[in-house]
Amino acid sequence: MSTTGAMYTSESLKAANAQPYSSMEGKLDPMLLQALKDMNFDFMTPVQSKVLSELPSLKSDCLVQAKTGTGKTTAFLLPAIQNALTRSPPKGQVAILVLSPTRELALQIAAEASRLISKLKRPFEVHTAFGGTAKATYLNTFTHGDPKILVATPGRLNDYLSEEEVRAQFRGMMTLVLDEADRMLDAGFLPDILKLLRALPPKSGRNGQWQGMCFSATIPPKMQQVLSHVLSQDHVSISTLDASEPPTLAKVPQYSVVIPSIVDTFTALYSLINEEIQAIKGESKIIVFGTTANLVALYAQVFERQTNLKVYELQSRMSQPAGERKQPMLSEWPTMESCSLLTSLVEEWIFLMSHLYCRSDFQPTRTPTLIE
Ligand SMILES: Nc1ncnc2c1ncn2[C@@H]1O[C@H](COP(=O)(O)OP(=O)(O)OP(=O)(O)O)[C@@H](O)[C@H]1O
Repeated sequence: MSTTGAMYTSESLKAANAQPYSSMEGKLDPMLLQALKDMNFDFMTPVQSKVLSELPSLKSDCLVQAKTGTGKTTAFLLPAIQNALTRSPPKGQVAILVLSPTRELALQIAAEASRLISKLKRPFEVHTAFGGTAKATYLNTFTHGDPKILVATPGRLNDYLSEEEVRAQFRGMMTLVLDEADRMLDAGFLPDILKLLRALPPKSGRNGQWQGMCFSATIPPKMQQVLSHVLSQDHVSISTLDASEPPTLAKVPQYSVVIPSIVDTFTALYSLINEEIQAIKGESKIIVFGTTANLVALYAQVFERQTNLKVYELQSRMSQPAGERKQPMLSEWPTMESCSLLTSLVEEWIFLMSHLYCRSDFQPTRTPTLIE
């Protein structure tokens, strides 16, 4: 689960006078309420409460601004599952499609969905589709199964949708969720999302209108291109962001250093890292982002050979599939002692952020950019 944002427990929600899930009797299936009880979800987090009470119907479209770690997965899964329970499409057809920016988030969402449906008399099959896995094996399970819920990253879903018989499995789609939509756009998925929206049934088609739900921490202008295909004109807009909370940018000291010649990059970076370590005095975890996988590989080698810093490398051209190396590293990160991580994989930084003491970008040929 998330390592950033607020962490909720039943006790903290009760103390905050949160709305109890028992108040959803009659609106949510008793078996869903039972599953929530077993998960110790007795009270709603703010985003769950707003979605469940402010939507005119659990089938309504919504645009929800919420940060990661606020319980938004449950907030979109509950209406979507309840909706699918009322008129589930025929065997083999997808009822709920969730798009996620990363494989890690897709796995979390699928796990949460499995817990929520665990008490249903006939639990739905939950499938995942993301890159870095054997497409043929997953696709075979998908086409021969009854994938009522599919959690997918946009690139791999487009691979699936290139096949006519797979496209047919989405004809009865009832809900489409875009989770962390801004991160999907940041990761360059806009063309993929627009392409897959063209392959999916139109918003209002022969099988009626599917429900569109979009969850995002920010709503950048380019997102409108996607929202106009996913949300109806009368969708509900919900925000759980605290307007008085300063943006991340205001909380992070930032500076740039101009290095006159590319040959000085290593020494400059090394002395910057050392300065930070001295300044922090104690445990330090430093993430260095590089622009390309090759550059990161080169610097990781130089750092390993020429310094006594503990260095971890994370980039997409590693000899082993990146995922295999990434997973243990990501789970060890919170408890690791002082170390530096060199990476070109920007999508991971959100997972590591809560344990980060210093971040450094080295981009010898580019103008400096700031964290937003
Ligand atoms: N109603 C609830 N009662 C108690 N705990 C909850 C509730 N909803 C969520 N949580 C817990 O809060 C934490 C954050 O939830 P979760 O990770 O689902 O949030 P999220 O916004 O979906 O984050 P992510 O973007 O990482 O998926 C988890 O530990 C989850 O178990």
